[in-house]
Amino acid sequence: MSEHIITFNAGSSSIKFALFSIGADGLLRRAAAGQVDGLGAGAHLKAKAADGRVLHDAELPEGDRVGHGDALAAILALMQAEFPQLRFAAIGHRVVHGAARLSASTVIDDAVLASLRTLVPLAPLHLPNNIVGIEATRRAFPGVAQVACFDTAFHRGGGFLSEAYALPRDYFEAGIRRYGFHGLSYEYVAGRLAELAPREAAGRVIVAHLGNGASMCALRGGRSIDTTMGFSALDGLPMGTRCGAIDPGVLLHLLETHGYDAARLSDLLYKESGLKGLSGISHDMRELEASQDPHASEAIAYFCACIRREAGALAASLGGIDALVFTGGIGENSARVRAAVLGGLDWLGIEFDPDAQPEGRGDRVISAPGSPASAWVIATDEEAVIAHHALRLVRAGVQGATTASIAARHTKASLP
Ligand SMILES: Nc1ncnc2c1ncn2[C@@H]1O[C@H](COP(=O)(O)OP(=O)(O)O)[C@@H](O)[C@H]1O
Ligand SMILES: CC(=O)OP(=O)(O)O
Ligand SMILES: [Mg+2]
Repeated sequence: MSEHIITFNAGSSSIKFALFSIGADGLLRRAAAGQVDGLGAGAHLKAKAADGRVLHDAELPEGDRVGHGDALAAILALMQAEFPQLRFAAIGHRVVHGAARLSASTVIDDAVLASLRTLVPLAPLHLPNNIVGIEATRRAFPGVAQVACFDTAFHRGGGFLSEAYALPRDYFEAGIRRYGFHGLSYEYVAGRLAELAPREAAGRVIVAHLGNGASMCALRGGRSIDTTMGFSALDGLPMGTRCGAIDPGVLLHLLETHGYDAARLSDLLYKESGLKGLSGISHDMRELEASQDPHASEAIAYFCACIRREAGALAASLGGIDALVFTGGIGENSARVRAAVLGGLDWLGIEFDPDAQPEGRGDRVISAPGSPASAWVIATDEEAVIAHHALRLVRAGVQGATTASIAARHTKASLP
């Protein structure tokens, strides 16, 4: 009987999942995938088998009251009903923040879970949902290895110059560092580009992960050397509801002269800003593209200008670029955003003809033939990366060793 790995990727209002079977050859094959979205406001479960058969496409009972734990239970129940032979080798979770102490994928034990709880203030939109998911699957499958795969891990190892803020050095020792996010997506894209364009992938590449959360990463030889997000998933590009880079003087001003407290500031920065705040209409790119309101087009133009500016900064970090890749829900689907970004990047050597932008889906090159630097669309697959890490860890049986090394890496210093 074959074993399976299921992966969960919990966002602020959705959970994406994928079920993989482990073949006799040891390779992972996707058996099903889907998502619950609209959590908190009419949760809807969609799932498809790998052959395209729709397994479910309906609102969950009492949809308004469905939280992340309930959604996860509904996904597991559906998978168990559809695949009665289900036997899990591991359950993999995307965990958005691992900070300094959790710097590689790991099997989750009580110590790891306790560490994650201390990190909640660093990623308030994501980590509480990640933890609820882990707790729910631990209860449902007590004997099965649970694996955490961190968004931050891919960016680790750059050293002081790439990770420090220009604060007194004690703050770095206490973990106030640039961590970077969307690492599972960048890891997937780096591997996929190496299959599609090995010469470029071995060189200087910028990846723009443009989803509800958005960031960009500079890769040299497939490794992250710079990225737009930092300590939290707020920095860099504006996003669906997050502000992106902002002068910290604005925050001091709001605290000191407008009576804001931390909770009000957090709501402003995480939930009321970005495309939603700029447009006053929606956080969702599809709705903004469909709108005739000038504030919608202004929000899109602002987003694209920020992407162009960050592309220039990352190209400077790399000393030029060989390829630029778009991924994430917006990057993969919005020809308008891609055209607005690439239309202003010819100086980087990307020759782009918006009229010739190939239609359709699938991973593809979108720059002109012979362009000195190429541009690509690659559909990201964080689930495949999670499943790969989970399988690697359970096969290696490294639970004890990984936990011990995490404990040894605990940052010891506290803030001055
Ligand atoms: N066809 C499309 N055209 C433009 N934007 C799209 C399209 N499909 C999805 N998007 C946008 O992608 C974003 C969601 O991206 P996604 O990567 O799924 O987000 P996340 O994983 O961070 O929740 C939304 O802004 C959505 O409007
Ligand atoms: C880190 C982050 O922003 O994640 P997401 O894009 O899933 O919101
Ligand atoms: Mg995402």
